[in-house]
Amino acid sequence: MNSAASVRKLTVRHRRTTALDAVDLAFGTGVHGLLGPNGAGKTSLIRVLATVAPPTSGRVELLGGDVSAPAHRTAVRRRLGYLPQEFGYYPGFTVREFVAYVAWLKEMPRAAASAAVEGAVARVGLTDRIDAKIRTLSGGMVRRVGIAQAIVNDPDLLLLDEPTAGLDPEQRVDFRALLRELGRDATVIVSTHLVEDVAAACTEVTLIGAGRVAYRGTPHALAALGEEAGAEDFGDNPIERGYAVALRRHRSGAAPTTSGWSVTR
Ligand SMILES: Nc1ncnc2c1ncn2[C@@H]1O[C@H](COP(=O)(O)OP(=O)(O)OP(=O)(O)O)[C@@H](O)[C@H]1O
Repeated sequence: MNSAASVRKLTVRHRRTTALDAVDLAFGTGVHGLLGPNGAGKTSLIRVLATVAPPTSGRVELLGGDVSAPAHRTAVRRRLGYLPQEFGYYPGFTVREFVAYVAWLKEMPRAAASAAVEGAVARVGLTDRIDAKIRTLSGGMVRRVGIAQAIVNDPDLLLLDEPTAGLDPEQRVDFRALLRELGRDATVIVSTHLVEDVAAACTEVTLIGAGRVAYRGTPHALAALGEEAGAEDFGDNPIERGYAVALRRHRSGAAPTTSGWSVTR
């Protein structure tokens, strides 16, 4: 299977902290949930995949080529979408102006851009606020503007760092439906702390623990792990319990648990 994104022996260090430690991973078409405790390395991975942070060492291949080559990196940036954990925007821009600005940064043809902007804003349910200044929107609406700018170019690789933070329950449900739709054709990687996001929208889960892959498998298989004997006290639902079991095994030094899917494809 061709992977839109793969990393081999990826190490990321921030001064003396090793955020990712020689990680091998590959992601193909579908929705991939990235789970892990605070500080596990999820954002560090997403930033490398978004080409905003260089790896300390290791190989990163995106959309068919090595991104250490500047020309390929530029080509990749036009075809990816990225919502950072802390998303910077211009509060004086309207929603339309801001999403159009990102379309321009991605060098989208001018003729296609204005319909793409309206389409992306409609997909996040903000059509009625498209000409409102971003500073007048609620926090959840601003998050939705962030999702709109990430999908305006119909990306082949979509990277979303905690996209559901700040969304109300109804918006989260709509957003998960959007994720499923996007994951039919694109490779979507979503970091989240909400196991409901994973259960409802993801085709595959990657659990990162202290800079390494602790688990890889389907949400169903992770839930099955949580049904095993002894896991009753670890969480409120099977996926939460599976998450706890996989992390404990990982911390005790076991090799990554995988079920059905291999760690590197
Ligand atoms: N700019 C930085 N300078 C120093 N250390 C950093 C920096 N960015 C991240 N780290 C450290 O690297 C490790 C991984 O952080 P990262 O943000 O990738 O984790 P995360 O899984 O995204 O966490 P969270 O769930 O809290 O967002 C942590 O120990 C963090 O403190």
